[in-house]
Amino acid sequence: MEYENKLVLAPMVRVGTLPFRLLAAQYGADITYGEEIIDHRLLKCERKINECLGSTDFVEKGTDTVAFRTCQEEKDRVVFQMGTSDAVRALRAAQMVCNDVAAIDINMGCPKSFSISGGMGAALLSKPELIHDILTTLKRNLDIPVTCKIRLLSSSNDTVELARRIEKTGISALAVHGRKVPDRPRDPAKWNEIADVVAALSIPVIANGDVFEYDDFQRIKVTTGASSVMVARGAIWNASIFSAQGKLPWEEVRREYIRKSILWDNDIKSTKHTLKEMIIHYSCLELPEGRAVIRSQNLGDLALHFIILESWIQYL
Ligand SMILES: Cc1cc2nc3c(=O)[nH]c(=O)nc-3n(C[C@H](O)[C@H](O)[C@H](O)COP(=O)(O)O)c2cc1C
Repeated sequence: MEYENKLVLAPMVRVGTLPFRLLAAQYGADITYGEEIIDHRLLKCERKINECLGSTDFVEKGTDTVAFRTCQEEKDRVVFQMGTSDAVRALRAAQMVCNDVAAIDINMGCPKSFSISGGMGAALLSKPELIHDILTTLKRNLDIPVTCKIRLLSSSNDTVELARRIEKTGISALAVHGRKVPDRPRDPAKWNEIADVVAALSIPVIANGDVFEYDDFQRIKVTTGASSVMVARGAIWNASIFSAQGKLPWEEVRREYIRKSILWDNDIKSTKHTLKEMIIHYSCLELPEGRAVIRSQNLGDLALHFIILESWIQYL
């Protein structure tokens, strides 16, 4: 897979399941990351072909719980993002999925206590030897690209030094979220500090943070010098952000997302979470569309509520 000049859907827990990835790709995303899955969890799964849906599922053994679902259509662009703190375990997990995905990415930016206490996510940023161990082990033993996603360190010099060490492991690209570990999502992303990393490296850098409109793709590229851009919240709110023709009305995107969720039998919790994020941004959970999502117990309920809602709106 090539990493230059790409529009990238960011990894997002609870959001980045198969229907959302296909939605983003339909509107123009070139590369779509799956939600972070912890290596321990994948190792408890078995690979199953789902003849009914036409998908490949990684299902927790002895249960019906699908940890990761993918399909042939996205094979050349889907990135499996893993949470890990151990090279051997990461490799064992990566070997389970490597024939079904385009690349493996290691999450080195998650600041949540669950990740940090397990030595994963942003905890890795202060352990360059472990980073080296994980990335070189994956790189040596896998035939698909290996990448990682980091946050900024406390000084730009420190970030650049770490990025240079990471580049030496031979990975194919580095995604940089332009926020520091203590920063909150409302704090502005520091595009100038991403620029320092881009200037120091030869491998493609994927710039991430505060891209909310199609025009922002060009702005962040010019400011950082990166040729590829990754979007998270801007894509949840309206996945047609990737379209050069401009955003579609969010109701249309929401309808298409519900359709895809049903088609691919998405986890209801993931579908509800994603729809709630869209509704909170554009509307309100107390209005009929919000209440319809909250009340839905399963995908059938959701479909019914929205059919009724939409025919009611047409009637008005
Ligand atoms: C709902 C949600 C879930 C996220 N899950 C992940 C994840 O699984 N792995 C990861 O590396 N980053 C995750 N992130 C961080 C995003 O990938 C991204 O780095 C961050 O939101 C900044 O991009 P933005 O300004 O476009 O939102 C998540 C962000 C959001 C909003």
